[in-house]
Formats: sequence, structure tokens, C-alpha cells
Amino acid sequence: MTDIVAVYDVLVVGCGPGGFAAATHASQAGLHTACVDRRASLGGTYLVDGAVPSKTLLDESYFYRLLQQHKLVEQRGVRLPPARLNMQAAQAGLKQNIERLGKVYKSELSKYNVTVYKGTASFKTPHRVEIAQHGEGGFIVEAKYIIVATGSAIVQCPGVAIDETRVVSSSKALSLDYVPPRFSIMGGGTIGLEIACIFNNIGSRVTIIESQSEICQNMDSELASATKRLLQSQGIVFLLDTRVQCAERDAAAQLNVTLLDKRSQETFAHQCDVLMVSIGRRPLLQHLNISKIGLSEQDFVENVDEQTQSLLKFPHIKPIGDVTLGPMLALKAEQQAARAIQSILSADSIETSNFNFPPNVLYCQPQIAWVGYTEQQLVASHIPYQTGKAFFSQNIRYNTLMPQEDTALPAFIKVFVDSRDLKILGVHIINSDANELLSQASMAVSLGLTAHDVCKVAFPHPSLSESFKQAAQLAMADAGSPSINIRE
Ligand SMILES: Cc1cc2nc3c(=O)[nH]c(=O)nc-3n(C[C@H](O)[C@H](O)[C@H](O)COP(=O)(O)OP(=O)(O)OC[C@H]3O[C@@H](n4cnc5c(N)ncnc54)[C@H](O)[C@@H]3O)c2cc1C
Repeated sequence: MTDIVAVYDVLVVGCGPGGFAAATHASQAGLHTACVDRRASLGGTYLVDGAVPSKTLLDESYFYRLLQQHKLVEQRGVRLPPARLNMQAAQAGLKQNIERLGKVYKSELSKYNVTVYKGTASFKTPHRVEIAQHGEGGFIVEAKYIIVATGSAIVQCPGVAIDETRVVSSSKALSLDYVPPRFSIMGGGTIGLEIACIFNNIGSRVTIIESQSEICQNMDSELASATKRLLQSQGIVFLLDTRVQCAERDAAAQLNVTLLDKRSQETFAHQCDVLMVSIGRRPLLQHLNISKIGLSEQDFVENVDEQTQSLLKFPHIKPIGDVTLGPMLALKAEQQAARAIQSILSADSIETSNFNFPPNVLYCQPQIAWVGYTEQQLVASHIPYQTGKAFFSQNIRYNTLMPQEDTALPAFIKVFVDSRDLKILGVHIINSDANELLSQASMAVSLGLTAHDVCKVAFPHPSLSESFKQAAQLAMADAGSPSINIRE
């Protein structure tokens, strides 16, 4: 067997948000730590082909779209020359930014004395991992604990082969340096909708093909239908209850997509220049050779102690982030990383975080954000609730801001409270700054605050956040329940 080159307390496999957080926590706690990633740049999906490129391009493309709408800007006295878009320059700027942030990851790890290896890790024994580059035989490192933070990969669809030219993944879509005239997306979830907005903003004709009867299954139904109306008003076309059967390229390099209307059971043809497949993501364990140590993918899904992030079969192996069950979000990866390291240091002091209701944001314009129960969930769980809904059109700060596009969709914040004790159960927002507004809502839901608690707090004036307080007040006044019990 190849020699062991180093022995660590903790080896972290994968350096996305989860792996990075695990490595820095471990090293700060005095554990001898190393981290390995197979990509050229650190930062994982999040930095290289996920949140960072999608949010950057969303912002840039929205700015471009606003510049096209002279009337809005001119109302405020600004005169502009016609704006032109250079996608190659936008991509070059994005690449530079990703490289810069990748270097920040690297220098932070070096500051904390974490050894960084570049290569693909695979198990040799439960405590030994081989690190190889380009499929060549590598070297072995040994560790007392191994954190598996290898992330996720896209789910493929039979009959729709991804060639990364005409049929593309989200990673490829986010690196296109041209504007496809017709851009279609298979899947109306958050990732699909955000990328739809980018291409719609820069002038593609965008169609979303969704096999369900609604987009964004995990959203409150009022918010989901408002989102659909909003995006339709911006020009995006939705084909709901429609399934992609196959996609073939013709001699003219056009993509012919065969669609099935689930209601009529009839097939029809759809043409586009690029089709993005965005029907979900699955845990990525492919390169780890887990079968070598007698593990299966099932062990990572079903047989994990969530309190300590440990595999039941091998408690020293701790999966975190997208590779685990539940929402695939960077914040989950980071919180699980902290928990995994805490469990190594002392099983007694593990803090539990509220993962049941992570905050969610769809970064379209205006943004859609939500935390906690949806109305469907409240009804299904038989929880008595009261609702307060405040429109931002009544908010002073909102009225001092640059006018947003006329989307014919009123921006609002909706609060659900438990009728029995006025605990805030869910908050749902449409507003250009919804991501920032959601933080206080998330705090209220996680900490179990009541509408009464929120109303006792002084909010800055004028501020958008005052609408949260107003909605909480309205929820208290919603006389749905006869048995209101205000906690002091
Ligand atoms: C388009 C898009 C937009 C998104 N937007 C958001 C958002 O707005 N907010 C949010 O919270 N989340 C967002 N996400 C999800 C977020 O990116 C993930 O939840 C997050 O990256 C998961 O972190 P992780 O550390 O588990 O894995 P990753 O970030 O995927 O990192 C895993 C790393 O492990 C490496 N690796 C895999 N196998 C091996 C191996 N055998 N050896 C060595 N290295 C290996 C991979 O190369 C990768 O670098 C988005 C995702 C996508 C695709």
C-alpha cells in the first residue's frame, strides 16, 4: 500500500461552504486539520457555479433591464444613453470575482493552519483516504475524524442527454457568454426560476416547462401564484402540467423538444436554442468509493445521527451539507459543520439549530422570501392561525425609494400567527429587499416570538421593516379565533 503522508485529527473532504466552515471551526478548536477538494478553485458549488454566479448575474441583468426602461429612471430626472450588453465582459468580470473569492477561502484556511490538498479523495479504509489527481495513483492521509462535505450534482432526465452545448446544466447556463434567442428551462423550482430571470432580463425568450400544476412546490400557494403572475408580467412563459419527453438537435442546430400535456395526454413540439435541465439535485458521493469500506448511499441518507452528524456505522465519519437529507442550502451546510465539530469536541455541548424552517429567498425582482409555515402546511397540520397582511404601498420608506417596474403586483408582507398564543409561525414577503427583511422574520420564527413581542420592539423610521410590525399587529387583530391568549 502507498505510504501515509500525514495523520490528522480531522480531514474534511470538499471545500464548499460546509467543508470550509468545518475546517476553520476544527482548526480554531486546536484540532490538526486538513481539507481536500477536487476542483481547481475552492468554494464548492456555492462559489463556482451556484449562489455566487447566479446572484451576480441576476443583479447585473436586472440593472441592464432597468436601464432599458428609460421612463422609470427619467421620472427621477436621470437621462441615460442607450445601454448595451457585453456578455463576454460580464462573464470575465464574474470569473475574476470567483477567483478572488476562491483566494479568500484559501488565505483564510492558511490563516487557520489548515493544510489544503487538491485532488479527489476516496476511502481506502475507514480512517484512511487516498488523494489522487487526474486519476493517477495518489497518496494516503489518515484521520481520526472524516467530514464528508462533497455536495451535490444535478439530477439527469432520461431522454434528455446533457451535452452542455444545447442541453445544459445550471453550471453551464451560468457561464454562457452569449444570449440565446430562445432559452427554455425544464423545472420551475428556485434555481430554474432565478436563471429564467437572468436570461429574460438580457433579452432571451424564456419558457419554463414544469410537470406539476404549480411552480415552487415548497412556497405558500398565494406567494407561488403571485410569483408566477409577476414573472409572466415580465415576459416569461409557463407551460405547467407539461412533461419533457425528449430533446433532439436538428441539422440547423435547433433543439426540438417533445412535450406531453399531462391533462390532455397529447404530445406537442417545442423549439428552442438552449434547454436547461433543472429538475433537482442529488447527494454527490460518486468519487468517494464508499463501497470500499462497506457503505452505501443509503447509509448517508437514512443512517445518520442528526445530533452529532455521524454515520451510525462509523461515528467518526460525519456527512454535512448537500450530501445529507433536507434542503440544499449553504446555511444548512454551515450549521451542520459547526455541529459536527462540536460533537468531536464534546458531545454534551451540541447546540441544536432550527433547521425545520430555513429562510428561503427567490432572488427575482422584486424578491420573494419566506420562512416558517405556509398556509397549506397550517391547514394540513390543523393549527389554528390568524393572518396579517401589510402592503408596502402604505410604507413611507417604500414610497421614497426609486420606483420599481410596474409589475401590476402589489408588494406585501404576510404574517401567520398561532391563534392560541400569537406565536409567529410563518412570514411571506414580496419586496425588492425581501432577503434583508427576512432576517428579522427568521429570528422571530426560530426563537418562537409572538406578534405581541414584535409589536413591543421599536423599529427604525422610516424603514421597510415597519411593515413587518404592521403585519404582526394586523395578525393580532385578525379576530379569527375566540381563544386569544397574549403572552407577556
Ligand atoms: C444555481 C444554484 C444557486 C444556488 N443558490 C443558493 C442560494 O442562493 N443560497 C443558498 O444557501 N444556497 C444556494 N445554492 C445551494 C448551495 O450552493 C449548496 O447548498 C451549497 O453549495 C452546499 O454546500 P456543500 O459544502 O455541502 O457542498 P458544495 O458547495 O457542493 O461543495 C462540495 C465540494 O466538494 C468537492 N468534492 C466532491 N467530491 C469530492 C471528492 N471525492 N474529493 C474531493 N473533493 C470533492 C466538490 O468539487 C465541491 O467543491 C445554490 C445552488 C445552485 C446550483
